[in-house]
Amino acid sequence: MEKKIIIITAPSGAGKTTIVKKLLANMPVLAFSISAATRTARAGEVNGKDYYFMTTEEFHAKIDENAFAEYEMVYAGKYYGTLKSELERIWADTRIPMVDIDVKGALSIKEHYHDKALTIFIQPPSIDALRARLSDRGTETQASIDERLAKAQYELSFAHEFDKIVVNDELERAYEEVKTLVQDFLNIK
Ligand SMILES: Nc1nc2c(ncn2[C@@H]2O[C@H](COP(=O)(O)OP(=O)(O)O)[C@@H](O)[C@H]2O)c(=O)[nH]1
Ligand SMILES: Nc1ncnc2c1ncn2[C@@H]1O[C@H](COP(=O)(O)OP(=O)(O)O)[C@@H](O)[C@H]1O
Repeated sequence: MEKKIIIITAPSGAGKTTIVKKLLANMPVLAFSISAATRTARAGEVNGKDYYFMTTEEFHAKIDENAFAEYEMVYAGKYYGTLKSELERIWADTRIPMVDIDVKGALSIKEHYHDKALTIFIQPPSIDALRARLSDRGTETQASIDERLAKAQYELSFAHEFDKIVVNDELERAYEEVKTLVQDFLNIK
């Protein structure tokens, strides 16, 4: 099977995780690409399922081994990265990696995989909606919300660099749009 890859990116709080979880539940050919990260786990998150949680030292060792397809320092000094071994694990299982990463990481993967990769940018209807979603999610402190909103302004200016932009206004509509894009890219129904 061809080694394709689906990349979903968005400013934090736009609804990327929600849409990705729905896709994974409904399209068995897709497998979530578990990233390595040095942030602490949130309540309910499981090591080896949501992320491979690592210390900064462990992460640095992986960088030195050239183990990452891409990595970035995304927030508050925390590293996140896509392990090459994770993509290979999923392809070996004859499935397609679904990669949920930040805007810079998505652009570097696209540069590497070109037309083997479909990149979708999930756009929030407005910055006010983004603020409300981050606040309602209840996972972030005010400082963390402010940091994410400041970064969102910058990330939104890169939206046009991706293959497709989907506005996440109404969840069900946005999900259907993303699903159709993925099915078309993979030539499946
Ligand atoms: N570059 C890169 N970004 C990642 C990776 N994994 C996750 N991210 C991004 O890191 C950011 C923070 O993720 P997280 O801490 O889970 O917060 P959330 O997006 O607010 O739920 C999000 O934009 C993720 O898409 C990765 O492997 N590489
Ligand atoms: N279309 C939508 N309308 C309203 N709330 C939404 C919508 N999509 C997602 N949300 C909510 O917004 C919050 C952020 O979504 P999440 O998927 O965690 O974003 P991200 O992964 O991009 O940071 C969550 O509480 C989620 O339930």
